[in-house]
Amino acid sequence: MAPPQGPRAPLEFGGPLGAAALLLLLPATMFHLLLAARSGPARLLGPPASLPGLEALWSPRALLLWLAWLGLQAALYLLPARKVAEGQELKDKSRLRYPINGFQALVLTALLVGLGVSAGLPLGALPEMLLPLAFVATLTAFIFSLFLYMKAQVAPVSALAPGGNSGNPIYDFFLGRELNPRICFFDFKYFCELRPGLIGWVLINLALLVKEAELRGSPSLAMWLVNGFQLLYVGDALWHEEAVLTTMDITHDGFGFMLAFGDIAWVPFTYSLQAQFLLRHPQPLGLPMASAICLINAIGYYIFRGANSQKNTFRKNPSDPRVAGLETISTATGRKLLVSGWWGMVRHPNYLGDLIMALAWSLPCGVSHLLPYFYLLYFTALLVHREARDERQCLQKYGLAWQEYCRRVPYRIMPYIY
Ligand SMILES: NC(=O)C1=CN([C@@H]2O[C@H](COP(=O)(O)OP(=O)(O)OC[C@H]3O[C@@H](n4cnc5c(N)ncnc54)[C@H](OP(=O)(O)O)[C@@H]3O)[C@@H](O)[C@H]2O)C=CC1
Ligand SMILES: CC(C)=CCC[C@@H](C)[C@H]1CC=C2C3=C(CC[C@@]21C)[C@@]1(C)CC[C@H](O)C(C)(C)[C@@H]1CC3
Repeated sequence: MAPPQGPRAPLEFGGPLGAAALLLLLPATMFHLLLAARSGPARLLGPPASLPGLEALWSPRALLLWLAWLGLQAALYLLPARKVAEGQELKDKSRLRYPINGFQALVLTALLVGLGVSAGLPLGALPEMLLPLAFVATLTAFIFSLFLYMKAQVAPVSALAPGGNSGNPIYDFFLGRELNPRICFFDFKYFCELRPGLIGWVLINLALLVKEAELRGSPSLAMWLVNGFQLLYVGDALWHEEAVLTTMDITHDGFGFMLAFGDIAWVPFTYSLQAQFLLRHPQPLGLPMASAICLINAIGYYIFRGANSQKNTFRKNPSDPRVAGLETISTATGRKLLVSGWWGMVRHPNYLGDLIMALAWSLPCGVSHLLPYFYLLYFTALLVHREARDERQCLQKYGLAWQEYCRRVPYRIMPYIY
């Protein structure tokens, strides 16, 4: 079976060596952040105050809880959906079908957690279990990625991703070989991208808020803001679930360790870092500052949602009255590119909005520590790298039309800066 990517195709993420380094570095960074957030000095750089023994990492209770969580989210995924959407056209000209019931899963999870808490479920005990939970999530990601790697051995060539099939096992294990691994209607990548990790993230945030209320009588304003902003972000992602079908993760990247670990471990345990930090390092926050931070988040959200919705509306139906008046460039593929509206301001206005929101999530944590700004730093690096990958793919797809777009819209993410 010939690999769809020739041996001389450019490898991403520094090739096999880079992939091997990331296999170790990503989990190590996640545990470093978890330990730093609970330590007094809360240092982002430098070694953690103390290293945990295996007994702090391994807990059968955490394993059971984690498996129950995955099982619950899988069951909610399988419930009847209000809509079934079609994905992008695949190499063999077929389209996969996806249930649109993510927001329903969020609401049902909230109801179940509410019922559990009123029946005596100790939600405030969850923050103490973050370390063993992150450990089992990491183990699950490794085992699951191994399963995905094996499953791809028997997949038809047309089901393989454009990257992730170099022939080097470490590189392919990391990037992922199969584009849309499924068993019947259950799509593993689509499920993982939006359910256990994203909903788990807001549940961890909520548990940290509850724990803070137990410790100090009531949650702090900073904790409310972080919870509110991130709940808006997750609620928005699930409300606009269909839009994820056009992201590069679904249409281009294979499903391997990078996305499996990213979705189920990295997102819930590192994206909740600000709330973890606030639990152990309370920060005073006055109303004027809180209002300014809310304004920053609102501006970021406005740009993020406006840009994403404009592109999705345009891709679904270019004659939709909301986008029909926008200027476009025709490409040889028959698809057009927007050159006015949000997409005429910079080439990735949605990244700009996302980054502004990331800043608003860190500001409630004050400026005494660098740790709560980790997300902003990591996210800037991720989006700059992602933007470069997307540019390469668009240049390949659209050729001269893409060059014309770059000439007319010269800035990538930040007007006049980058
Ligand atoms: N919180 C997090 O950790 C992360 C969040 N994100 C967010 O996810 C969202 C999706 O990001 P991502 O999938 O990277 O990329 P985009 O949603 O920006 O999609 C890029 C694609 O859009 C199309 N496109 C580009 N320019 C134009 C144009 N001018 N007119 C019309 N179509 C255009 C091209 O695809 P085509 O032409 O084929 O349609 C291109 O490949 C973003 O808001 C991002 O911020 C992303 C990563 C991580
Ligand atoms: C460092 C590391 C482990 C990298 C893996 C990256 C993943 C964590 C991210 C890749 C793309 C993502 C997206 C979202 C979450 C993070 C990951 C999985 C996303 C679901 C967040 C909510 C947004 O509204 C979104 C749906 C647009 C977004 C899609 C991409």
